[in-house]
Amino acid sequence: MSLSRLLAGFVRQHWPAYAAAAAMLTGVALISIWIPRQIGAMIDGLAAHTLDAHGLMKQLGLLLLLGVGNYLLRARWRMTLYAVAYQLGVQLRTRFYARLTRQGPAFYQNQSTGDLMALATNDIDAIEMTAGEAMLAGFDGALTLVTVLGIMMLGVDWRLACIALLPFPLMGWAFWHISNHIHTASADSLKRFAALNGHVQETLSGVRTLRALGLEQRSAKQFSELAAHAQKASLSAQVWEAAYEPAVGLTLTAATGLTLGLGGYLVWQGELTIGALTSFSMYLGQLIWPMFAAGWVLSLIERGRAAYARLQPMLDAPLAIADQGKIEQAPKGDLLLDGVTYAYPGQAANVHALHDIRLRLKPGQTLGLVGATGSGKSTLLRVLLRQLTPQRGHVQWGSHALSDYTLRTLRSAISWVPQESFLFSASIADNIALAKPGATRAEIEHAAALAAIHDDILLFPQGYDTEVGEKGIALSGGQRQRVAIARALLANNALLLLDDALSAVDTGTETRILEHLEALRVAGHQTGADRSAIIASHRLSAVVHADQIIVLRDGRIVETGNHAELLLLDGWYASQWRYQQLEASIEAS
Ligand SMILES: Nc1ncnc2c1ncn2[C@@H]1O[C@H](COP(=O)(O)OP(=O)(O)OP(=O)(O)O)[C@@H](O)[C@H]1O
Repeated sequence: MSLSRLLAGFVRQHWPAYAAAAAMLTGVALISIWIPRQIGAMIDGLAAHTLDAHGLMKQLGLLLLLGVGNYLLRARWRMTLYAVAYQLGVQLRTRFYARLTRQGPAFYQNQSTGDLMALATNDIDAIEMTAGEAMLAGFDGALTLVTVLGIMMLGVDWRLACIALLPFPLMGWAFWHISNHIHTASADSLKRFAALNGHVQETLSGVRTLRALGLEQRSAKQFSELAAHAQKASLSAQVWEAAYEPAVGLTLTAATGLTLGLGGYLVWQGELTIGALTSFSMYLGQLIWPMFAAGWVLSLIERGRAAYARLQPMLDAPLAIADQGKIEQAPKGDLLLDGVTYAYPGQAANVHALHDIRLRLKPGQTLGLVGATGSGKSTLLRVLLRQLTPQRGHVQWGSHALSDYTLRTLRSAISWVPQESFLFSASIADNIALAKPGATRAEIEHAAALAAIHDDILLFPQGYDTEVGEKGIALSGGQRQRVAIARALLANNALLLLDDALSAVDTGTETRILEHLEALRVAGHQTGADRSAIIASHRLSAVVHADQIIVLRDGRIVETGNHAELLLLDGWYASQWRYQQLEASIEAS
């Protein structure tokens, strides 16, 4: 969809406001053409001694009234138009945000956060201005142009009007040329601003690493380079915008010269009064605004078009994960992976993050997922979350394929604790309750106790009400992980996925959490609500009690069994187990 179609649709949707604004503008235009006529008639009346002092006062009073009316209508129609234009910004931002929240990791892998933030702010501002500022100036300018030209032609002298219009085609050519340059410069300027935004976002996210590595100066230098590029790009757009003014000035000077020449001759010949020539000159002066408006509108439109050309692909980008499933009942039954194969975009043809994965997890069972770094553990969990769609193979939960469930159903059946747990700028209690809006404080505290974080929370300044995240206190990695686990346990979903989520807690705490998980599993089984878990971990102690453990290497299952069986197998698992036991005993001594 082009920007013009977007605007046309928006205007149709909000036509009452636009119609009201147009009606007020018409009033403004009528008053504006009335005033010079009135002044011209007054001059002629004074010159012919037909206007006495009383009549003059009356005419001046009328002029004052018209001026005030003009001001009020102008203010009101601006407000009406801006109020409606801001709604376009809200609509676009809401659409953009909704799209972003539905996109999957594959989409974000190709986008920079800074660029997306710039689109949501700067670019949408530019588009919003086309629905407000540009419409305002466009309407106003066009109406003024038509009425002024009409009155010049029909109300004063058509010969003067024709001669005055002679330089205008040249101005049209200059405008076309300038607006092309403004489009290119605006596109560049928006891109540069996005790059600057991206740098700030990345620097702020990694400010500690930056400081630790002593890279502040290098980062500041990069920032000032990007800022200089952004400044240069927006200056270039401004320079081209400034070129409208001389074009308007030259055109009007030429038009005034031509009309004064012909007008003087006509007055000399007695075919035109001085009052009429004065009115004509005033009308010519009134053309300054439509000319400037045209330049202003063109530059706003070009900026809006450049911004929409950046935004539209994001709005129309296909969802990385198709949500075409229909089933809304919670999945029940075995989770089955049959020949699941997945390669990330850009991976070499013979390299797979997952290759021919086959496994079955019964309700209530726990599966351990181990393997060296990069072996595919997280990828497997992301396939189950439907963040990634396998290129080959089949995933089934209960009697349906995973893709037959709606994403909402699936995600509300799974609790996932990722490797890097994220806390929002809110209290600890609110962060835990995210998984279950409306959870009572007792439920939150119970979940925190299961995640072995309750006692830590009580030590914080305001306990559960302590603010965390960007605006609050910083939690240690282990504390963050446990808050995230509490969040997942509060949801109490059928399947719990822990992606190395105990890596930052000590082994004692890890054991306590695992015992709690086991107790939950037993309690779930007794009440007929079986809870399964998949625990991906580097530390084998996290999966010792799992019903089934699989060892991944380069995306393939290379060993499978329970802890005892894998020790007997004497493969990677057994040697890793011995190594980690030795390491633990050295640490303990
Ligand atoms: N977004 C991605 N794009 C391209 N390749 C990726 C991406 N994410 C992971 N990979 C690759 O896929 C393979 C499996 O990665 P994965 O994160 O699943 O491993 P892992 O076993 O969870 O590793 P770790 O234990 O270090 O977290 C690795 O070779 C990794 O480099």
